[in-house]
Amino acid sequence: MISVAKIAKHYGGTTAVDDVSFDVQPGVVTGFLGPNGAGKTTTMRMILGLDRPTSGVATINNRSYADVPAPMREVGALLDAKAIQTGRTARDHLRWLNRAGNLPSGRVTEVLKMVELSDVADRRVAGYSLGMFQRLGIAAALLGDPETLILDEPSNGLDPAGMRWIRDFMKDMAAQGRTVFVSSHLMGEMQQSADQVIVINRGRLVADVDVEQLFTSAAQVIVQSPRSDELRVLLVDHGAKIHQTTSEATVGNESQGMDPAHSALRVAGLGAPRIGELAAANRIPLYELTPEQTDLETAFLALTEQETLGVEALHDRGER
Ligand SMILES: Nc1ncnc2c1ncn2[C@@H]1O[C@H](COP(=O)(O)OP(=O)(O)OP(=O)(O)O)[C@@H](O)[C@H]1O
Repeated sequence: MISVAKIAKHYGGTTAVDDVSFDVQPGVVTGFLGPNGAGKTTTMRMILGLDRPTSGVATINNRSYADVPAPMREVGALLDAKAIQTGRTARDHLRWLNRAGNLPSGRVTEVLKMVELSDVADRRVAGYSLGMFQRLGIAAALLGDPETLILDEPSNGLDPAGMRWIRDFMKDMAAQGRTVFVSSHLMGEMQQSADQVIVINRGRLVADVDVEQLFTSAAQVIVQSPRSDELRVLLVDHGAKIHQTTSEATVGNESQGMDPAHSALRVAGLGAPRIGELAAANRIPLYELTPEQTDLETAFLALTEQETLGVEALHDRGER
């Protein structure tokens, strides 16, 4: 488990990370989401002992990284995949790291196979694509067969096949009971890979949520009834939030004798079955009861009901 407690980092007048606390549990993929410059890399560097916090503490399995006796066996990290000597082959690069970590010699062949680089392992990495660099970085992180993986934007700049490979790889690692902590500025990517998501913006923690719960709590249901005013009162009494009435969903309702301005409700906080039961128990007819599909961004906005969190930047699918 990774624990971050009231951690902060100031660079002169710049506050990169501001009093952030969270835990990252084993067995699940935890996404670390935030727009560019939010403080993700700085937080990861502090966890890895590469930057000293201005205040607060970060630990991995209850020890600070500096106190971990065999770091490569406990923690594997990918920070900057391209920060390697490009004149070397992938195999030589991994052998060198393997020796530095005092790890068993057969491990290099094993990790090359795991990241599917065996066929190109004896080529100089200068000719590698970004995706190959990322895989090599992951191979290096895996050398010590660590319990904890910390990956900074491993999908950045990858094509869809490369992104899928990383996603499957992370899920696999988590299914083996490891702690997987991965940063991204792409909400869509996190939606597909993370079980838990920690959101940071301008150095501050914005949310720490279970992705499934987030979707459940943000799920909305479109409800149409000829007695929508009564239904609205009933649902609000039972804890629903009526986000807005939609006139566009009511096109054509005039012919059914409904007032188009008031007949459709967008209901949050109650599922479709419960809404149906309540309406039936109160003899209110329903003309529509449709659960809406939502994406992570919408769910997140519904949760926070704030729009000043830089989520537009998070939605940017472009490369940094
Ligand atoms: N060594 C440094 N010196 C001064 N400022 C820094 C340093 N490292 C980071 N910062 C600043 O701290 C803030 C957070 O940067 P950080 O790289 O942690 O963000 P990030 O979320 O990882 O963003 P990105 O996705 O762009 O890497 C930024 O304003 C950045 O300019």
